Amino acid sequence: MSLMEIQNLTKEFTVRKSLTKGDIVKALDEVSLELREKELLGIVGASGSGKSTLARLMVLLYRPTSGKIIFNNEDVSHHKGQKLKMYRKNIQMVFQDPYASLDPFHNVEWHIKRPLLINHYKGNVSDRVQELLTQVKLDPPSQFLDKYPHQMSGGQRQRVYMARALATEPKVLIADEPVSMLDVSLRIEILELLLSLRENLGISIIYITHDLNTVSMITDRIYVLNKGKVVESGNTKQVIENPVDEYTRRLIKAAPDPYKKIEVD
Ligand SMILES: Nc1ncnc2c1ncn2[C@@H]1O[C@H](COP(=O)(O)OP(=O)(O)OP(=O)(O)O)[C@@H](O)[C@H]1O
Repeated sequence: MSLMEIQNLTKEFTVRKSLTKGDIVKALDEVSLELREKELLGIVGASGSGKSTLARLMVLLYRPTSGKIIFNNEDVSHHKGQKLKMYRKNIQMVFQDPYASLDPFHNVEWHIKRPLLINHYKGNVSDRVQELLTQVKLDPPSQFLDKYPHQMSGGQRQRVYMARALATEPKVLIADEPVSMLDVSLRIEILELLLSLRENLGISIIYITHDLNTVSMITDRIYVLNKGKVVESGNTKQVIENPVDEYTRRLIKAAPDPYKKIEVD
């Protein structure tokens, strides 16, 4: 079943050259895609292909120039006020650099409690904080509650940020390059966490990356973006094993195989 549908989404930015002159940059050009329930969907493309613009449109940090975002059969593209607030509870985003998104002056407990208090959580807040930390495998939670961002590893900070995103019980989690700043060993752990969140919470996850290796490890379907357009989409395994589009072939060729031994003369 389709949970979200992006229909012919276009986003233009005006880059000002002077007070009167400006160039139009088309970051997204008539992009259409579907996100199904409990799906792990990959969005892949090189730098500048429009991935982050698409993510920001989906959480309505940007508004489309044209096209629609349909969530649960409702056009949410122009939601404002209370409707926007309700929509954002359902669709949360985690970014590449959790360090920049966490407040250095506050501990883990504060970060997780905040969305619960803002959204008037009805149950026991402390219990819920513990539950969220367990969901992201920061176990036992008591060891992390008092920690400040600088006292944790990059992987642990990313987990805290994910726990915070999960606090509103979203139906969709958008992860924009969530592992590109982490060491290889930590990357696998965070990718496994995404798989377990889908399994345990039944949420849909959009994994955005330029890295075809990691996308092939966890996603069911992918969309390949090039210069703001979808150039190829389908079952991840099929697309990677049998790419039709030339750009996809180039991306696959450019992705280093993490299991391949480096030959030295
Ligand atoms: N706020 C903005 N103002 C002007 N141009 C923008 C803006 N945001 C993005 N762009 C342009 O839109 C295009 C797509 O950018 P976007 O950041 O979405 O790509 P990306 O695939 O996420 O790249 P990266 O992986 O480097 O973040 C680029 O040409 C970029 O310069």
